[in-house]
Order: sequence, then structure tokens, then C-alpha cells
Amino acid sequence: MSSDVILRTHGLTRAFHQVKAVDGVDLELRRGEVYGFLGRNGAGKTTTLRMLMGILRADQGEIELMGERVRRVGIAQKRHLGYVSQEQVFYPWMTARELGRFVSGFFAQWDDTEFQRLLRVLDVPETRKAAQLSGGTRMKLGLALALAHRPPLLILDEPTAGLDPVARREFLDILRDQVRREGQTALFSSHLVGEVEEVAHRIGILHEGRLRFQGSLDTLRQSTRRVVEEAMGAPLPAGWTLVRRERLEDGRMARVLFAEPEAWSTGAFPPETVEPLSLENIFLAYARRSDES
Ligand SMILES: Nc1ncnc2c1ncn2[C@@H]1O[C@H](COP(=O)(O)OP(=O)(O)OP(=O)(O)O)[C@@H](O)[C@H]1O
Repeated sequence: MSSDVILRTHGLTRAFHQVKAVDGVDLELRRGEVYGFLGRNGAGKTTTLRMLMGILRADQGEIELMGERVRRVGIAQKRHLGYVSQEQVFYPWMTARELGRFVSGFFAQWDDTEFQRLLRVLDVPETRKAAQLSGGTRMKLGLALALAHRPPLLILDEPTAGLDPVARREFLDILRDQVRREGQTALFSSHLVGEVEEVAHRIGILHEGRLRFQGSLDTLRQSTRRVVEEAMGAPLPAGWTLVRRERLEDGRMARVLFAEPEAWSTGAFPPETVEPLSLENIFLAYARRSDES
């Protein structure tokens, strides 16, 4: 594994009964980046992140974290990870300061000065009981608790889901600053393209358990376009991938296609049939099944 890759998964797979929640996922996270893990409800994001955290066992596949390849992440690897889950569950009677003391017991590298700095930056009152904190403040407390042992990799499961627009903004700014300041890597899941666009260097799009795209937002924008065609049956030239068949509002059928950015200028399709797509529409093309023709 090259040293600029901090985490890689190899064919990560997990089923619940007959449903493959995660199906052969190959993630690649590079050091120092914010990676946005996009997918609609039920796409398999939480299941993937829980396997990365060692909370769930993979049925198949392996996780390579800082060069060490395992089927299930164990205690030794967890020291390298900080985790903010969807629901922040704390002992309700404990204050932020007490929770810090409690969590510090699990991490030899715990840095209490850093924890206190984070509480200040995040505006979390140190002496108020967790039960009395708002959802947004609880999420920020979760972030401070996850960061204070200075993990090289931070994993956040839809951290902004319950936050109002201002709190969401603040949270994302702090996440981005933290990554820049400490050289950490962050993997965060979301179903909002807009927020991923604001902070992520690279993204992965998950749909029905499969990773449909992985790369930079620029690559995504330049490589994915819509081709409106009369003759839909024509086979695609080599190097082109069908993302989705779409029925347009006027009833015509179109194909959203992926190809290297240069391929779009080779004249494979008449220019008048090619339409650029907004990022939102590109995401929807990857995250929805094809329309019937
Ligand atoms: N413990 C479980 N038992 C049975 N099915 C499960 C379990 N956990 C997840 N699933 C199923 O696996 C699929 C993926 O769920 P997952 O929670 O990973 O998706 P998600 O992308 O995180 O969704 P959301 O954005 O709604 O949190 C869904 O079909 C879900 O119903």
C-alpha cells in the first residue's frame, strides 16, 4: 500500500438475511483528505462505516488500515480511529468534562489540553450534563471526544443530520480546519451533495451497497454527462459506462454516461445530444435505478 493511502477496503461485503447491504466495496482514502461518502437512505453507508470501526464483521473482504490488512478491525487498530456515530449516546448525568475523563481511560494518547481546546472552539459547555445539551451540541461533544486522542483517521456517520443550517456550517468548517491543522484524514457520510461539495476533496457514491463512483468532484463533473438520443439501443464504445437510463420530462429517453473527460471531445456523440449535468443531477443518476424505456 503506498504511504499516501491510509485506508483501503478490498471487496468489503456484508448481508443481512437476503439483503446485501454492502457489496464488494473498494474504498481508498488518502492521507490528509476529507472524503465524502455519499448515498441515499439505505445505500449501505452506516454498514460500511461500522465494519471500518470493527463494530460489525464483514462477510467477505478485508480492511487495510495504515498498511495492516485485517478481516475485522480490532482494538489495536481502533486506536488509530476516531468515530462519531449517527446517534450520540452518552451517560446523561455526565458533564462534558466528566465524559472526557471517562473516555480518556481508553486511549493512552488522550490529550486533555486538546480536548479542552476543542470544547472551547466547538462552544460546548464543560459543566453542563449531557442530557441538557441540544442535539447539535451533543454532536459537537462527540466530535471533541473523537478527536482528543488525535486519531489519524476520523470516521463520521452523517454527523450533520440533525443540525440546523448554521450549526451544520460551523461543524463542517471545524472539521475542515481540524484536518488541515492536524493533517488528519476524515471520512464522513452524507446524503447531501451540497455539503459534500463544500468540504470533500474526494468522494465515493454508494448505491444499493455498491460503490458506483470514487474520485474527485472535478472528475465526476467532467466525466459524467447526459446524452439525449433517439437510438437508445446502440452499444457503447469501449471506455464508456452507462450510469443510468432516464426518461426526460418530454418523454424522450436519455443515457447518463461516464467516460474519461478527454473522451467527451472525440465526437463519439453529436455535440447537440450531449448535456452537462448539475452535481445534484449527477449524484441522482448514480444513486437511482434506471427508468424503464
Ligand atoms: N442490523 C440490520 N439488520 C437488518 N438489516 C439491516 C441492518 N442494518 C442495516 N440493514 C439494512 O442494510 C441496508 C443498508 O443500511 P445502512 O444503514 O447501512 O444504510 P445507510 O446508507 O447508512 O442509510 P441511512 O442514510 O438511512 O442511514 C438497508 O437495507 C438496511 O435496511
